[in-house]
Amino acid sequence: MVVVLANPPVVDQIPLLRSPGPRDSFSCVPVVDLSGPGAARAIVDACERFGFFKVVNHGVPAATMDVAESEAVGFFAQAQADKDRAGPRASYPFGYGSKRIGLNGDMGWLEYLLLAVDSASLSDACPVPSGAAFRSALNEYVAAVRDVAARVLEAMAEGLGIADAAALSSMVTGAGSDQVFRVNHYPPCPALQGLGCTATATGFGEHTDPQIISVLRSNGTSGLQVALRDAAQAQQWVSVPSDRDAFFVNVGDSLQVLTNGRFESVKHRVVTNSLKSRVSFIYFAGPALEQRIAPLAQLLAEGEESLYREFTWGEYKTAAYKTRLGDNRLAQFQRCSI
Ligand SMILES: C=C1C[C@]23C[C@@]1(O)CC[C@H]2[C@@]12CC[C@H](O)[C@@](C)(C(=O)O1)[C@H]2[C@@H]3C(=O)O
Ligand SMILES: O=C(O)CCC(=O)C(=O)O
Ligand SMILES: [Fe+2]
Repeated sequence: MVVVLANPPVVDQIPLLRSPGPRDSFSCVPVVDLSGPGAARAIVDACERFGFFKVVNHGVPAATMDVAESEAVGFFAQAQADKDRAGPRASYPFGYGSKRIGLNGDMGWLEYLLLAVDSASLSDACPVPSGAAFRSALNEYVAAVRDVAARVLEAMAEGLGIADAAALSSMVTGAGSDQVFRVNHYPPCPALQGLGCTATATGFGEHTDPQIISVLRSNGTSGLQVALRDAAQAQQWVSVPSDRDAFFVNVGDSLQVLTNGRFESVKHRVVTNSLKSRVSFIYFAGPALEQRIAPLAQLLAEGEESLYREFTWGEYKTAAYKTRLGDNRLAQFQRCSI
């Protein structure tokens, strides 16, 4: 829902949104105790219902998250010219970015670091962040969150009744797996000041994540919203209450295909407000570029056919990165009969 305002220059290309009222809070977001006996079942249930859940009891020390967060706050507090020097180079797409998301004209009220991950740490080819303390804090965080992603996918495979417990997790931990890490900073939006506490601007526009799963952690500032479907399939945006001690997991497009639509990738977005900064870390767990993305045989009932034509993660990624953020990226891979 776009509210037309007197064209403030700083946000002239960033849509302003009506904020959802308090009744639109996703207060019953499914919570998975990752160390508990019911994790496998709870994950599958949450993925079937919402494509989204919160993970607690994950074993990642609070200090790992806190140190990474305070280093990130320090990075973004630098002078603009210093941050711009960390921007992407022509030959290398990763680094610092501000307001522009991707290459196809999407804008948001945020700044970010988009970083490549090799195995369990930031890729050596990734020149930013260059500060040793920040880099080592992020490396510690990435190793921990990668482990959480693998444990979530192992429990998911168990819950789905797949005999090979590593069928999903090995896709995102195996050689050549394609991991991306993103640090987002949503500063308070000055153009919203004086417009009332419900006024918000688009921080990160609505989209689904293309990978298998994404694992998100933020500071205590809310802003993440997910689209839920009611019984009549009508879409409703709800705010996810922030929880700096938990991780949130999104089902991505690739997992939708691997489960032949049993799980659907969750549409989500971030809105910013006029008062508080949001800092988030998102680990995008993808497979190797040559990995075939097709429904797992164990998940197909007898005679059930794939809803999608075959593709590799590399093909999907290339196609996805040509789309706008809000596009339905899977549509071009859906079989015509549906
Ligand atoms: C507009 C875009 C940004 C994005 C690449 C894309 O063309 C479409 C997918 C976008 C997305 C969403 C999830 C992740 O934040 C991301 C890193 C990804 O893998 O796909 C971003 C891409 C990006 O920021 O470059
Ligand atoms: O910053 C957030 O909380 C979520 C951002 C997001 O969805 C993304 O980077 O893909
Ligand atoms: Fe996302």
